[in-house]
Amino acid sequence: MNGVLLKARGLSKSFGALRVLHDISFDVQRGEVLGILGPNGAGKTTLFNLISGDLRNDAGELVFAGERLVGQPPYSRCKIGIGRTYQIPRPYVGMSTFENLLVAATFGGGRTEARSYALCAQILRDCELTDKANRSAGSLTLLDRKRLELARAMASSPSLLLLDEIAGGLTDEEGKALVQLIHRIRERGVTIVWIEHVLHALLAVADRIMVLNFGEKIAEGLPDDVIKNPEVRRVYMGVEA
Ligand SMILES: Nc1ncnc2c1ncn2[C@@H]1O[C@H](COP(=O)(O)OP(=O)(O)OP(=O)(O)O)[C@@H](O)[C@H]1O
Repeated sequence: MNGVLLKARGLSKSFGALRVLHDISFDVQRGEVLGILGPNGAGKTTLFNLISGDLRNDAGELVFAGERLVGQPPYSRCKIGIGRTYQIPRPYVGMSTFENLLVAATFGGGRTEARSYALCAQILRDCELTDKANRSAGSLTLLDRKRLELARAMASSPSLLLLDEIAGGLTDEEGKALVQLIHRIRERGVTIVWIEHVLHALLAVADRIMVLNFGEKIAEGLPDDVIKNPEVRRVYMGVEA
């Protein structure tokens, strides 16, 4: 690994009286895949929203590639290399698969349309969507919608990709295809933080895992160690030591 890409220190977020994240600190190393686990409502998506700028943090600091993120709007964070997917894919359903990518490459990635074509064609190939390039996004299967969600995030050429529960709802075979795709993306040098409940998919890719519970970090480390951690087993897997 070649140093820290994202540094989070003391992140906190509340919605009114509901404290959703409290004093969360962690580093993401360049080139790694960091998995995030935690029960429903633990604050995982809120953490992504703070990193992408969809929400403002109440306290704490975020530094990406040496640049302070706090105060920067989502589009600026996208332009400097932070891409994300959403739990519920949000394609422009009236547009084709290719047009969806083109919008992401031009508006998100800041490229001209002419310079975006080759990139979009390559991402379509990577994501096995080439034969669906002209299909309307609204007509895609769940697996292809997830591929498109990933492809759109890739079209802004992120150096950090935030994946929010991308494997949920897929069959085993589809899940394997998605894991292969995520492997390919990391081989292109993209650093990944992946929130996922489908544990075997996450374990197939993650270098390290961080676990949240009620907005607190309760574990962080190598996947094998984290999965054996008694508190993680109790909180996340319902297994009493
Ligand atoms: N905009 C909001 N306004 C009020 N409460 C919110 C908002 N967003 C999230 N919450 C609450 O914050 C808590 C954490 O939500 P979050 O979506 O971050 O959890 P999560 O760990 O991603 O859960 P899941 O695994 O179910 O997706 C939940 O209790 C949720 O209801």
